[in-house]
Amino acid sequence: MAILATNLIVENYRNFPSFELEIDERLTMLVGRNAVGKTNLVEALQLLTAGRSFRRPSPAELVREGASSCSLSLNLTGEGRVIDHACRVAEGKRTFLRNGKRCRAAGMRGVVPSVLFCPDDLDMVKRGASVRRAALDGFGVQLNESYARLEGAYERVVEQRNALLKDGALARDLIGAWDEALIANGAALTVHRLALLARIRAYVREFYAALAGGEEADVSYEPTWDTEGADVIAELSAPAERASAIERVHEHLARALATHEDEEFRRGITLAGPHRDEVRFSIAGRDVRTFASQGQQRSLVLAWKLAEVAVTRDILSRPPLLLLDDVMSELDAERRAAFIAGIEDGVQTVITTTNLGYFDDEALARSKVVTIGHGQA
Ligand SMILES: Nc1ncnc2c1ncn2[C@@H]1O[C@H](COP(=O)(O)OP(=O)(O)OP(=O)(O)O)[C@@H](O)[C@H]1O
Repeated sequence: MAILATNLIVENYRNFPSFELEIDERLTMLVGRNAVGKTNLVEALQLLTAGRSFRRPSPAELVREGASSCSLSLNLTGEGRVIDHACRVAEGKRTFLRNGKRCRAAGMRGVVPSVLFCPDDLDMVKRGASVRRAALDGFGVQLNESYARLEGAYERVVEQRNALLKDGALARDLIGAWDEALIANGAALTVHRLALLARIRAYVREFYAALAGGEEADVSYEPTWDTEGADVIAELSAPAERASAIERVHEHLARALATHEDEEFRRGITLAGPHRDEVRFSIAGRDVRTFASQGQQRSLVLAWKLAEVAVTRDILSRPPLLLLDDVMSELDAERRAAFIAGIEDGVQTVITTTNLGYFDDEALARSKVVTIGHGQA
C-alpha cells in the first residue's frame, strides 16, 4: 500500500499569505496564469518530501516579502500512519519538523520520495556533465542513505584535497592521505552510480521509445579513468559483484591519480574521480547536445523522470510523488498523450499548467483540477 500526500498548508510562503491544497490520490492539476504561484507549490511539495528544492533558495527567499516568518506543512497518510512533515523559517533560519519534532533536512526523505520535472531539467541534456551527475546523485541520495553519506563525504574530500593541491609543492608529503580517502570514497560512489544508472538506463530506453514512436535513446557512464572507452556499466554494475567492482574501480582510480599528479599540482585541482565523470545521452547513436531537437530533448528528460518513478517503485516497493511543472509545452499532441499514458497507475501526480487544453478528456476526467488565481496570492 502506498503512502499518499493528502494536504499541503502554507503560511506566508513565497507569494501566498495563506493557502491549503488538498491533493488528489491520483492526479492533481494546478491551473493558472503565469506567476500565480504554481511552481511555488510544487517547490513546497519537493521541500517537504526530499528536504531540498530545485531552486536552492536561501531560507529568507521562502518567506513572503513583508513577512518575518513562514511555515509549510504536508500530511502523509497510509499504511495505518499519518505523518506530518513541516518546514519553518524564522529569523533567517530554516527548521524541518517530522511529527512536530525537529529533524535534519534528511528527515524529510524516505517516507514519500518525490520525482520532480521542471523546465530547468532540460539542462540535463543541454548543459555540461555536472548537471547530469547532480541529477543521478540527487536521485540516489533520496533512495539510499549510504549513497547520501558517500556523496557528502566524497564532496568534502575533493574540496580539501583541492585546497591542499593549491598549496603547491610543500603539500606533496601530505597529499597521500587525501589520495587514499579520495580513492576509497570515489570508488564506492562510482559503483553506487553505476548500479543506479544501470537500472535507470533500462527504463529510459523503454520510455523514450514509447514517447518517440520507437526511436532509440541511450545513456552511458564514462569515468575519467576509463581511457579505453569500455562499457563499464555492463561490466561493473551487477549488484552481486559490488565488492569486486569497488576493488576494480579503486585500482583504476589510483592509477589515474598517479598519472595526473604533476598536472594536479600545477592546476590546483583533482583531475580524476566521480566529480569529473561523464553521463552521456544519445539518440539514435548521436550525442543529444548537438543533435537533438527541443522536443527530443524534452522527451529524453521525461523518459528519465518516468524511469526514476519506476526505479523508486522497484527499490522501495512504493511509488514516489511525481511533480510535473510545466511539462507539456514543446511536446506535440502525440508525445503529450504518450507521456500521460506512461505515468503508471498508482503514482500520485501533481501537474502544473497554464492551459488545460494540453490534456485529453480522459486525463481530465481522472484528475482534480485546482485553479490557482491571483486572489489566493
Ligand atoms: N518570497 C517571496 N515573496 C513574495 N513573492 C514571491 C516570493 N518568492 C517568489 N515570489 C513570486 O511568486 C510568483 C509566482 O512564482 P511561480 O514561479 O510559482 O509562478 P508560476 O505560477 O509557476 O508561473 P509560470 O506559469 O510563469 O511558470 C512570482 O511572481 C514571484 O515573484
